[in-house]
Amino acid sequence: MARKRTPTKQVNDRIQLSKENSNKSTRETSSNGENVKQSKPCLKASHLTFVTILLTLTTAAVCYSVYPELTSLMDIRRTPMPSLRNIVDSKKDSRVISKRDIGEHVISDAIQTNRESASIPFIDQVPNMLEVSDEELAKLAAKIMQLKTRHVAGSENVPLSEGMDNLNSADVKVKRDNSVQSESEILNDLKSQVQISVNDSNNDDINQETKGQLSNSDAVEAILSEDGKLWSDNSASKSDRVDKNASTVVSKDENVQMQALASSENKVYVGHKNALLNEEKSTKTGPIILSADSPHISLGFNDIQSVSTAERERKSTHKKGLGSKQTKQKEFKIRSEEKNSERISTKEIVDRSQLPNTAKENAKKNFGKNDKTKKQSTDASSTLHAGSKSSDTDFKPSFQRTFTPKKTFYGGRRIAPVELLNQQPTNSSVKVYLFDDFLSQQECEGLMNVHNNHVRAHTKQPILCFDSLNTLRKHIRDAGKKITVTSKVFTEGTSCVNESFSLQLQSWLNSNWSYSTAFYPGESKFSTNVAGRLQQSMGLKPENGGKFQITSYPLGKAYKTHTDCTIGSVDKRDRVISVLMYLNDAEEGGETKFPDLGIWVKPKRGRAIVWNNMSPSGVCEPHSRHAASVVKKGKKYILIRWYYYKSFQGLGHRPTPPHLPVRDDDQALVSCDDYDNGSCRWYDEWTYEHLLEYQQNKLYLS
Ligand SMILES: O=C(O)CCC(=O)C(=O)O
Ligand SMILES: [Fe+2]
Repeated sequence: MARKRTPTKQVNDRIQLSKENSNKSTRETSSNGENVKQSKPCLKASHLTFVTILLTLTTAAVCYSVYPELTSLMDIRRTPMPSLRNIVDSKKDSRVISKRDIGEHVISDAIQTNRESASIPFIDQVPNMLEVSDEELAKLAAKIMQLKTRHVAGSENVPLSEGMDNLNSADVKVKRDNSVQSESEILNDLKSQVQISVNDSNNDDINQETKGQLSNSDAVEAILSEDGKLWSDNSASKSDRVDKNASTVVSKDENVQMQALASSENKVYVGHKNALLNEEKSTKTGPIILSADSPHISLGFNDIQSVSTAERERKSTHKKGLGSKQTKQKEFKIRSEEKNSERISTKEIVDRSQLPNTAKENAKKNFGKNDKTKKQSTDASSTLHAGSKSSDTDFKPSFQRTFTPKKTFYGGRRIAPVELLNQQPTNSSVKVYLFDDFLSQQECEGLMNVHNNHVRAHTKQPILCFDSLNTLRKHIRDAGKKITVTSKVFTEGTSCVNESFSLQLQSWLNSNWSYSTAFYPGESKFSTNVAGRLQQSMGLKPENGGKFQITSYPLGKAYKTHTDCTIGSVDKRDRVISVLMYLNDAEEGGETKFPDLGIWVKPKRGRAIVWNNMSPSGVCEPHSRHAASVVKKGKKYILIRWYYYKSFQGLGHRPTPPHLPVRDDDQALVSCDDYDNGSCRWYDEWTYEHLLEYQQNKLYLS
């Protein structure tokens, strides 16, 4: 009998951006006011004292009302950073802080604290040096000024000292010569940023989606004036900011989607081309100001968090859920994420997209039949597929055999790769890169919601599957039960036990497993969008990417040390490259560890890591092995995508484990492996059939 599943716990461990404090300036003023009253009884004691105090307070009050900026200076004086304080003090008239100012500050701070290099938190064995680039300095300038101006205006509760403290904690290797560049060079710096194409994809769909995302951004923080100064502009409403008389389009490149233009008020706007040039659109969406828009301005690994970012983030557009439409699954084969017990010769690779309809139908019908049948069917149709022959020469440069990390801008965020250096020398080709802020807070929360909804929607008793009889026995033994099981407990022709035994096992095994749900390329706006971003920043071809898998790990769960490819295999359907994106900060534990490389990465919301599992010649690299360590506090959510050496669809099925039984729409399965931690994982994901069906019927799900 079907049994209602207990709904998965609501996510409660999302990162909280620093809460905005109440306005310090206001508090300070009112406290001064109280002091005036309290000091009255003392007036009799000394006229002189009275006059002095009164004069001082009156002057302060007048100064405050006439020059509200003074209140921010009061705050500045409380900060423990003399060098930056001096900079700000010296600039109090102009309300502009230049790159040079910040450069000087960063340098003097580094000199004072005798620092030239950074240790990277969480990966502290990695002696990775980071440099403050021109644009980072420019962003810092904008950021400081933004904090300052907001503080002055009193319209936002951003305590200036908070920004300062964050700056103070930045660990950097200072690029000294940057500090002496003239302020006017900021303009050039930002112009050169503008030249960065936000989308160089040839794929029209992806361009479309990326445009949509960009023009929806309403992030505007600072404005760069033509004389090379950065201005924080919190007075104008966003819709006021695009000037239809704007004249200068900075980028000359027709293909560049991000453009900047100088408005008649002598300000430079940076944003999506359409948003800037089309008045109607722009008033709706507002431009993106690239210079100071990053929600997290990264200086090394110490983020300066914009405390206003949390407010700006809008409701998730993913709330309805990706892949919310469930297609009937008559026969289900798990797409192996863990062990692949059988390998299919690459001769069998069939590019189903190139098959005539009837052949497609047959391929679909034959899917799930026994291997013999399938082999015959695929062999028969493989003559239709030009690329079905397998040899090492298949690993041509035009295929996805490596990745190219590069800096890019997306949705106003700067997404820049940092190579994580191996600590142990290995003779492997494996490289790991890290990108912070790859996903926005909104996307992360949307994906976690989608995942939780998927899990919750599967109310029927899941079917439990094991990679072998011995694994099943081990699980029973570990649960302290003394029963003997034989292969008869498996549903015939499958690796799964029946529903009633599944229910029994579930109670024994405590059902505290990790959960995986998946969606496919093109299945949602998000998948198309993020595929484009992965292409821009990592050089990963969208069509070579497989499913997007979201996994949550509850407290105490981990994932065994494994490779994403199969060691010893040269199967071209293996996973060449993995991209792992963290959707939240696991409060404690949950690090991804590469034991052979001496690298471990702490989960952080929006962070992505990418690495190659296979060598460029197509051999699975044992040194790519990695593990998820135990979640010690909170819960961990990730999104993972694997890339294959050529079109995912063209590769056909990856090798599959033994067949799985028919499942109902609302029935998940739990797949248990033989390993130490977190050995069972719940899956409700779509299958390769869904992808075919989706592509054939053009099902767009959101
Ligand atoms: O959760 C992690 O940190 C690693 C996950 C992983 O390696 C996988 O799912 O293949
Ligand atoms: Fe993995």
